[in-house]
Amino acid sequence: METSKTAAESGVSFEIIFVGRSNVGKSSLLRELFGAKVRVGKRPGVTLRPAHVQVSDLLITDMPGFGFMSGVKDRKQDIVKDKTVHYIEENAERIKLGVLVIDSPAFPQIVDRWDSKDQIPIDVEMFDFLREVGIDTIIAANKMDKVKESEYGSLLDEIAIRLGLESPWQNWKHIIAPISAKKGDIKALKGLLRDRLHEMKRDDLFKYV
Ligand SMILES: Nc1nc2c(ncn2[C@@H]2O[C@H](COP(=O)(O)OP(=O)(O)OP(=O)(O)O)[C@@H](O)[C@H]2O)c(=O)[nH]1
Ligand SMILES: [Mg+2]
Repeated sequence: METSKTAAESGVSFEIIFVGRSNVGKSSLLRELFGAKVRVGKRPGVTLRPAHVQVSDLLITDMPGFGFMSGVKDRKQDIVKDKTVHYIEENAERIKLGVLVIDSPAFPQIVDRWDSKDQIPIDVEMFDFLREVGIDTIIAANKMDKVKESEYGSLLDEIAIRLGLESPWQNWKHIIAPISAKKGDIKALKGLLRDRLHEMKRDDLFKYV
């Protein structure tokens, strides 16, 4: 007799997780990338539990946003962060790739605000954590449509520096993908995802990405 399994469990051999602060555009990006029917909202905190999309044996996971959520108390935000860390630890073996999505124009200020309080910003903490547990992590520098062309390079340098990557940002093009999920301009990220899939000898998945 067949036992019924959830979509998230049947025939999954590897996983890509999308993490990031609330409202950075994770769900919008997933919709652009995979046509995933994930919820997108104007109000931060729309995704409250991991949402999964499966293509072939690849599981794509939209993690709840951490950081600010409207109508959600501070303690709840810590719970979201702890749950995310647990999820990553528990599934570390099959999570081959992480995509940390950031709101590019807002990122430098957010990091500096935390630094001035001697705290590590959650984004930076998450980037370090993913890499510590051995998960190759790409930065999806989203909302670049809000940035003037003349400020594009200097903003990306500022972002790189705050992630502990020395400027110029161009040295990190295998890690940083400037994109706009809203405008559908996500080719830099698609390119990096395909590079990683190719390295894993999974060119067969190019048709989905
Ligand atoms: N200008 C601009 N806005 C964007 C972009 N991507 C997403 N947004 C907007 O940002 C808001 C949040 O998008 P979501 O995709 O719901 O963000 P999220 O990261 O999934 O949010 P949570 O589920 O709360 O974690 C929406 O109003 C989107 O339209 C982008 O590239 N540029
Ligand atoms: Mg979401």
